[in-house]
Amino acid sequence: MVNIIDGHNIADKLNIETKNRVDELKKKGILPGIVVILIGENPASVLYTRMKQQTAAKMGMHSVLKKFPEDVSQDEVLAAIQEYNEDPTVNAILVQLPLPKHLNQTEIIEAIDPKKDVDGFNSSNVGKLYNNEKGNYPVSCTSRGIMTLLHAYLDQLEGKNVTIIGRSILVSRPLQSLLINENATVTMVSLHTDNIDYYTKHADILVVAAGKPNLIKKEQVKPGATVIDVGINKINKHLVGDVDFDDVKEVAGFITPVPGGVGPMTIATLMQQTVDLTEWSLID
Ligand SMILES: Nc1nc2c(c(=O)[nH]1)N[C@@H](CN(C=O)c1ccc(C(=O)N[C@@H](CCC(=O)O)C(=O)O)cc1)CN2
Repeated sequence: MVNIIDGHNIADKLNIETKNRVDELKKKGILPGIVVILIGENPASVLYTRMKQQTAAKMGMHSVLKKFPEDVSQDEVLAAIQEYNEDPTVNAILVQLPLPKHLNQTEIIEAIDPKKDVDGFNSSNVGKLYNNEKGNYPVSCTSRGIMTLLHAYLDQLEGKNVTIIGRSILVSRPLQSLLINENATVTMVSLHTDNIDYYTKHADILVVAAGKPNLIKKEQVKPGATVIDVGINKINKHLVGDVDFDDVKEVAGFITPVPGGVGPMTIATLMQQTVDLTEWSLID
């Protein structure tokens, strides 16, 4: 009997904890602040930034949406980031991805003060995660959100065979580090991998972040495995993941739906990490 991993439920619980932390900070006269930078009008990015604004408002945080037109220059974006780096009312800065093609994503991410880099994409924070450094630093919100889901449903990750399909800096690579740091055995594969089924069938935990709708079928999954679907694909106005949910749920032990699985954890973790950055700024 399959267990559906309920991302909304875990995200709601996390949001309650985060809201309580915001309330405690407010009692001390401290208001966590987040700036989301949106460039252009990509409909998915517009939706996600709106969801971020709404959740931050529910948390009672100070939240700013800074919009730029599609043809904004690199220098204008860098100048805005510099301004927010120096603004004491801002604890967290996020640049919504993907960016228009003419912009240099690496330079923009590197311009964010690592202590305000709420996405954890800045190389200084990526390096700390890679090196399994102890201490306080942000990590990719989706990856940390997946770890929260796994911890909520599984007893332990140590010794588990994990296969991740995908190589992105947003999710797959930071997730690989988070899992290795918890003593899981992680295999990274991609759509270029020969005999990909060999790796998927040996996985106790299969994470699919390939960006290909309904890629994974039940024949490719080990019976009883935990399947985490990171894909969000729009087909005929419907959202589907990278996993054929109805097919794979017949063999999986645990599985995330799309929508309602990993997605809600990204924003709940963003709120959690905004409060983390605010608290860390008081002690560092
Ligand atoms: N700077 C960043 N850019 C992007 C990130 C990121 O973490 N940082 N991740 C994604 C998009 N994303 C957040 O930005 C995001 C994606 C999906 C969801 C979500 O809740 N999805 C719902 C469905 C929503 C819908 O389309 O109706 C779900 O899966 O249930 C939240 C955030 C790329 N860019």
